[in-house]
Amino acid sequence: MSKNILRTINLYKKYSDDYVLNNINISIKEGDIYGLIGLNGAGKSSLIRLITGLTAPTNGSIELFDGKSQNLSIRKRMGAIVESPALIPSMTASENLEVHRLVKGIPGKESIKHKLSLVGLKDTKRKKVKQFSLGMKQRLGLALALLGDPELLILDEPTNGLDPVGVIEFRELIKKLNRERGITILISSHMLSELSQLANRFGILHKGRLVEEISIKELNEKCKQHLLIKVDNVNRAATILENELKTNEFEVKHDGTIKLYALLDEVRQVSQSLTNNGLIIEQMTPMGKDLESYFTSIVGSSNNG
Ligand SMILES: Nc1ncnc2c1ncn2[C@@H]1O[C@H](COP(=O)(O)OP(=O)(O)OP(=O)(O)O)[C@@H](O)[C@H]1O
Repeated sequence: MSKNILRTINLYKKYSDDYVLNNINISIKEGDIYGLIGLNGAGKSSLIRLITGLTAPTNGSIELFDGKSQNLSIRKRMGAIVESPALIPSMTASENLEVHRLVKGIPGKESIKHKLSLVGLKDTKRKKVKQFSLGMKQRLGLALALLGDPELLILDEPTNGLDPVGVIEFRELIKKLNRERGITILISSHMLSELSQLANRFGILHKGRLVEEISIKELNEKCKQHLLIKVDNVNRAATILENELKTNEFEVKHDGTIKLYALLDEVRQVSQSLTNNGLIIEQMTPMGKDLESYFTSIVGSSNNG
């Protein structure tokens, strides 16, 4: 079992009289790309600010790197882009990195070239940051966050404002950092569909509460199009699906229902075969959603909570 890189325990944050985070318990495992999803105002940035130590929790605690310590040295093992990265427009990419390195007291000037190359900015040479596109600025922000060789990288809505190509490039870069350098990543967004192409686990926040923590496998399972079938004899139905309808693309669930992933356009044929064989159909419902509708249904159903 992989170790926890980050765990929040009964975390609360209150501003004035309002709780913006309510009893948040999330866990991020080593090697995860963890997607934090929520509508505007859900509390994503507030949670990230607590994790990065920019603000303190009203209640609860945060465990980092499988330990309870929250001192400064442990936070050196994380890098973050929270809000827009603080870039100096009149300087080049490598000058920006050098200033940041000195301010943070990170040793090793030679690592700057390497970080620029890692984020695909090594050819920008004398070009000043004020001439950079938004995508290039985000890459430079990433290089800043990577300077201390973090084990955990935290990115708050990093693709905001990027064009579609920029979003894809940024996503590929994040995947590469995770895959090749083993960096664990926490990334927030208000779009589940966007993060679903990147993250392996998700925390869905709504109105300051964690409404669901789910893996990509579970998510795909929930969203996969299928026909939910309930009959009076499930074993017989399975035999009919195999022998008469010639499909084995179905699962018999513990609750006695069948999830049929094939023949979705042949509902009438399926029901006829089952009834012709004397079965009573109690339910036959098309199920499955695209990710964004799933997200809407989750946050919609907790709207009154
Ligand atoms: N410093 C603060 N003082 C008072 N209220 C705050 C403060 N920071 C955040 N909030 C409130 O906390 C709630 C959650 O905001 P937060 O920025 O964490 O959400 P978010 O999910 O990151 O949204 P967005 O995607 O719009 O940034 C909002 O109602 C916001 O007004």
